[in-house]
Amino acid sequence: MTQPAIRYELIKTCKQTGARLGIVHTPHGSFETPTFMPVGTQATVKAMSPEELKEMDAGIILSNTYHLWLRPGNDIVKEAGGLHKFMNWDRPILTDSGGFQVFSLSKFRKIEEEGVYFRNHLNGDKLFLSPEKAMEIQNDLGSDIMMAFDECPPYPATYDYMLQSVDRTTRWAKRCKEAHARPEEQGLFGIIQGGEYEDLRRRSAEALVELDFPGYAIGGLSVGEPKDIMNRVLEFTAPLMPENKPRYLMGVGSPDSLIDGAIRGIDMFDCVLPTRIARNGTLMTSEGRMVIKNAKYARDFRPIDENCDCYTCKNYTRAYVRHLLRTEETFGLRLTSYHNLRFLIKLMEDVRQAIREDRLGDFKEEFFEKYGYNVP
Ligand SMILES: O=c1[nH]cnc2cc3nc(NCCN4CCOCC4)[nH]c3cc12
Ligand SMILES: [Zn+2]
Repeated sequence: MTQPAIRYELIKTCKQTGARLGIVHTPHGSFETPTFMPVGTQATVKAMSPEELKEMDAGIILSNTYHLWLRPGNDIVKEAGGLHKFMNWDRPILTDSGGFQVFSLSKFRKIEEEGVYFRNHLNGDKLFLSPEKAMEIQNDLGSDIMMAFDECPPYPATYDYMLQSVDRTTRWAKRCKEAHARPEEQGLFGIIQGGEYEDLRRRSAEALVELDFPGYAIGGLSVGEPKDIMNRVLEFTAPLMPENKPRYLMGVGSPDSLIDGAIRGIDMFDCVLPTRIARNGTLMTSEGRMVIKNAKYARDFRPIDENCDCYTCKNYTRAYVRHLLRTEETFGLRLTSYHNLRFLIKLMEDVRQAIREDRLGDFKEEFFEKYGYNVP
């Protein structure tokens, strides 16, 4: 029996919450969980070098099937020796399947049983993506963790629409598994759908668990629903996911959601938020969000965050970063991106330590109090 590409090791569960400390083992190394995964959609985490990502302790990064299929083309990445070689990143890579991008980027789209017909968001050309095509692209990219091709339904969606969508996503997941060329080298995660409907989340989870994937994601969230709906869905969906496999919440990346997700048993998170808001000068700090272009920082020669250990905070001041952002200097984007990513990676380190000490509930209260979220 060949070793599966992905193995989850549960280290301990927090006595105060449902959080768990774990390690995910992959062909390109292991990473501790709960973890935040920086997003490198087009084979680069925008403005960051692989050396800087290692320096800030990024354990795993994301890249995107849909975007790399369009540019430069999965054939070119394959000829380069795969995504790890192409982007000079030798740690784990997870690729999303492209389903979400079809629904979020393409206006015209037609969902059929065999797949989705839509338009290239760059030039309007007609395109078709299917479970088999999504698996072929991810096989060429050579990611350590591939995501099954699914439908991320619009929010809100009717119960009837959601029921049809869940069952089609399950059929597509089965086709992905059948098209999976190298299961000993690449893991394939199923994506649980079902919206806010508890019975449909159960229906989706049970059908996917039956297909025995090495890991599972919760999809269909962070699509505009209120945070209390997300938390409620997590509360009844996480326990349906196998305890001995990684649980990945897709598209979630604000500090409060990461902590609330970990408390409910989530192990992996990703979001473009930290790097996207960094590029317009919004910084995550231990005292809350900071809009660095604000005039009040013009003569403020303190670090962005006195409690941050990152390259930006150790070497530059608020006044300098503000100046770079206002003059649209590229170096400014690098400094703000570096800080926001390190902030979330460090937050996950602190969450893991709180789990070791069985005090993640207390940690949440302390963090929310300082960050300015009103703890409910
Ligand atoms: O069901 C899903 N299936 C496959 N991929 C996904 C990716 C997803 N990403 C989000 N949310 C991302 C929301 N971002 C917040 C920050 O600004 C950009 C969008 N929700 C997602 C759901 C799915
Ligand atoms: Zn910093």
